[in-house]
Amino acid sequence: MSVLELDDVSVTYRIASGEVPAVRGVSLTLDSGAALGVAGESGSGKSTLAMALLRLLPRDARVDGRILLDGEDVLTMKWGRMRAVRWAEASIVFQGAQHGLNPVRKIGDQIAEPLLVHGLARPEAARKRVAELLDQVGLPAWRARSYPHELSGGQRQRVMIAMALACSPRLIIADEPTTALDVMVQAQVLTLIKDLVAEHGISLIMISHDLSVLADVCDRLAVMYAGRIVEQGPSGEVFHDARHPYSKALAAAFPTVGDPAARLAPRGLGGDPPDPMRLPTGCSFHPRCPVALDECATLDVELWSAGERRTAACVHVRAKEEAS
Ligand SMILES: Nc1ncnc2c1ncn2[C@@H]1O[C@H](COP(=O)(O)OP(=O)(O)OP(=O)(O)O)[C@@H](O)[C@H]1O
Repeated sequence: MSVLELDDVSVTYRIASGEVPAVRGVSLTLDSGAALGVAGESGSGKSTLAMALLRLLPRDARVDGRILLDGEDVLTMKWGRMRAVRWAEASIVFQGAQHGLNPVRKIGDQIAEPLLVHGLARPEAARKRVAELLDQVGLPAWRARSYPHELSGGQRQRVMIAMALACSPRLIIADEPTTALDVMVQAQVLTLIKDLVAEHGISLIMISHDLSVLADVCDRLAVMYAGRIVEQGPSGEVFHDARHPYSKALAAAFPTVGDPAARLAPRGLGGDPPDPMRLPTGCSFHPRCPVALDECATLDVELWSAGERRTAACVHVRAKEEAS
């Protein structure tokens, strides 16, 4: 049974100079209790996609397609229902926890808020639940009385995870949850997320530019380039034996979890990701692709089967599969 199903989802921002196609025709399925990693360089549309899932995008963003959360279409939900779904059924942990917490409110009050707002607990029960949640994320109960500035970056990210867990949602969306942390703390927070989702049977969508981090935590990976998924499949296979040249470059950029020597730009790839308002013709990746053929400049290959529950959008994959 799937918790989340995306069918041909596109997000377009309307700005003064025109339209920005940030996400283009994304389809994917997240099975109950499974963890899906969404990878890609900055600007590939990962955060836009994450925000679209809970309708958190600004008003100038238009979302097309279908986003089914437990079979219910998020895009056509009434606002009251949408508000009820947030936190209680699905919650988001954003990157850079310092921006997600209110600096003038105590940690405990902030963790309790979703419980109180959703009427899931009275103040006394919420206080007990806060202590339980702090314990689950590895923080002592007395931290409930601290303010965000009294905590380290890693501790603040733990608080954000506690908030996301508070209402026992079925789905957590973690957008670059460890990017702002140093390598040691990053590994601890990743282990925490991995253990908590497994223990509570929560489904997870984790977003990162670091394929090794995602491969470590998630069962499946989806690689995005210029707003599209260019490869999807089981984590180990995509990470160790990528079929799309872009995924190969991403995997080579981050050979091990949180490698401090790894660079942000995928190794061996020149240039930058394209401006979504000026996408190249054909395959969007062809100007940077080390194995591009002439036809890639005109032919926009759809996702092609690349094995069991694997797809990749590349003429080479298509040629190989056609030959076999
Ligand atoms: N509010 C907005 N208005 C117009 N364009 C936007 C807006 N937000 C994002 N974009 C554009 O949409 C594209 C996708 O951005 P998005 O932030 O989703 O990518 P990302 O992969 O999450 O990158 P990062 O890792 O840097 O957050 C980019 O070209 C970005 O400039």
